[in-house]
Amino acid sequence: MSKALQVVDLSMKFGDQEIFNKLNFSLEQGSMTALLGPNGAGKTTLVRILMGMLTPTKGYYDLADDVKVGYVPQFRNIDPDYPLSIRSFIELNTPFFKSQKVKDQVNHILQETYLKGLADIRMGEASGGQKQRAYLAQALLDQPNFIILDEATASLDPKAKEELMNLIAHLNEEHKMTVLFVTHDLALAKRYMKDYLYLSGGTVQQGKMADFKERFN
Ligand SMILES: Nc1ncnc2c1ncn2[C@@H]1O[C@H](COP(=O)(O)OP(=O)(O)OP(=O)(O)O)[C@@H](O)[C@H]1O
Repeated sequence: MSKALQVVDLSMKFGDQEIFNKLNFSLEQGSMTALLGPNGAGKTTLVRILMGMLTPTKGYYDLADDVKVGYVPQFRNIDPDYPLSIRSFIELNTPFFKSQKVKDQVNHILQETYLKGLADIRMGEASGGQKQRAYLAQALLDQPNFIILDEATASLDPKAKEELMNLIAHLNEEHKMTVLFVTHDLALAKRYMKDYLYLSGGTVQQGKMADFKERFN
């Protein structure tokens, strides 16, 4: 298997506050990894560095040439009056005049994320699970082969969590999607992720999810 991501001696400080120091790890293409660790350990900071939104203090990371990263944030409190339909929300980053190809892609992704029959309802009136799937669909429109989910299940009920995780598992199995899943939900991570990265005290440990020790958290 080839590497999708290699992180080398990655260090981050905010002013005098050291978040992590010399992280080294790699992720294989098609791997499913939970990024775990206590509050404030630097998980989101690491993700923001990998997304190119923050510059590390030292070190670097390498994404393989054919890797395209998509990012799925936790859905925020969308106002009940928010006017865009699920379809329009997914299409937000596409040109105003859409080619048939884009329209076909949107329809395909709506189908894949179980939103086809819901495409015309407003985001404001969609359930949490539907909103979160719309965020996933928006990220998929860019055709990534590596997705980072930052606490994407945190505000979902158990059924919506399972639906989202089944979708992630499907993307991994059918499309060889590499997955990095930031979460505090150990039970969910154990059920769906194969590997873990545990960030704590400025360092990272990596291993098989089945071997993850609860005492870490
Ligand atoms: N832009 C910033 N400027 C200064 N400090 C920051 C900035 N972003 C994050 N921090 C600090 O860095 C530390 C790590 O934050 P981060 O959000 O990465 O942790 P986390 O592991 O994602 O936490 P949580 O599990 O609570 O989401 C925290 O102490 C936070 O206050």
